Amino acid sequence: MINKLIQKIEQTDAPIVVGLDPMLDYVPQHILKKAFDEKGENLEGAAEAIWQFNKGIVDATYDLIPAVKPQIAMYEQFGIEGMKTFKKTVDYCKEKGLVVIGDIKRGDIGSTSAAYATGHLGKVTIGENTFRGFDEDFVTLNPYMGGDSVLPFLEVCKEEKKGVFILVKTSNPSSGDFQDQLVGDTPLYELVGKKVAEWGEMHMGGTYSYVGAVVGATYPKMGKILRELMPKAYILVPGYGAQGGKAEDLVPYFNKDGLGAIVNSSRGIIAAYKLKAYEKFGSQAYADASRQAVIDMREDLKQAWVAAKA
Ligand SMILES: O=C(O)c1cc(=O)[nH]c(=O)n1[C@@H]1O[C@H](COP(=O)(O)O)[C@@H](O)[C@H]1O
Repeated sequence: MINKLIQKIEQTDAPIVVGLDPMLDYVPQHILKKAFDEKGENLEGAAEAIWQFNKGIVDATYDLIPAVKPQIAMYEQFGIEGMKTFKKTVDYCKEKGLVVIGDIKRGDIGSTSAAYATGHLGKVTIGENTFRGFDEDFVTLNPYMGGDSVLPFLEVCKEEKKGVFILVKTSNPSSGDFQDQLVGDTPLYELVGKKVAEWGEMHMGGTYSYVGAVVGATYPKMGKILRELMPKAYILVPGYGAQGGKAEDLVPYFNKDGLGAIVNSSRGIIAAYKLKAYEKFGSQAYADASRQAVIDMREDLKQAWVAAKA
């Protein structure tokens, strides 16, 4: 799957992930009204509204982008109905040829991680048959319970030719509370980065490993260090746009081959029509605003790369 991801990045010339993090506040009135009229103003109606909202965005952007990242909490808040929308979204994006990164941030004792890995990446055996649960292509992992919380995912990835992105240095303001603490002379995030590189060496998909890392766009100095520590890891970079990450800071997250990183934007794309720059689209054409935001993001990343190489 890492090779499919790279191929799609090259085809689209866009190292971009659209984060499908729908909040009801982002869903335009006309979609909300229809969903509530059909299903009621309840969990089912809300789940229907975010499904229709997502579908509009995917239809308007799928030809421009390699991948999407549905964030599971945004669906979980609507209970089982929300989880059905999560699954419908995963399946629909795959039908459209997109690589799907399930943002689940899991990690637990070995046996529990194995069950998560089965549910999100692998298959479960029931009687004589096997079934797939959510079936994303990649998932995000929180490695802070240690190696045995990660390895069950890597086993399933090997079998299924899928991949993971492991949190190394996160984009949020408090990420330094633990991740920047020194262990001896080395910050904890660097130790985790080295471990990701080590696991990655054992799980190569080609030039790049299918064990990737998450490094926030908001910490570019650390991004540069981590790029060097994990040369064969694909880096998923959240924090561009809404969290303040700038394209010019992201060049060092890429390798010299122009590959090695993929930048996520969620609110900046899916709720673009609410931003001043795209307000001319209006809420009826929210998906067109998202399309334009993807085009602008692609150009922004490209300009930053060209300027850095000049
Ligand atoms: O793993 C992630 O995707 C992630 C890691 C991180 O360090 N920071 C971070 O923002 N994220 C996710 O990336 C998305 C960022 O959303 P926006 O800030 O709206 O672009 C959300 O889905 C977050 O959960």
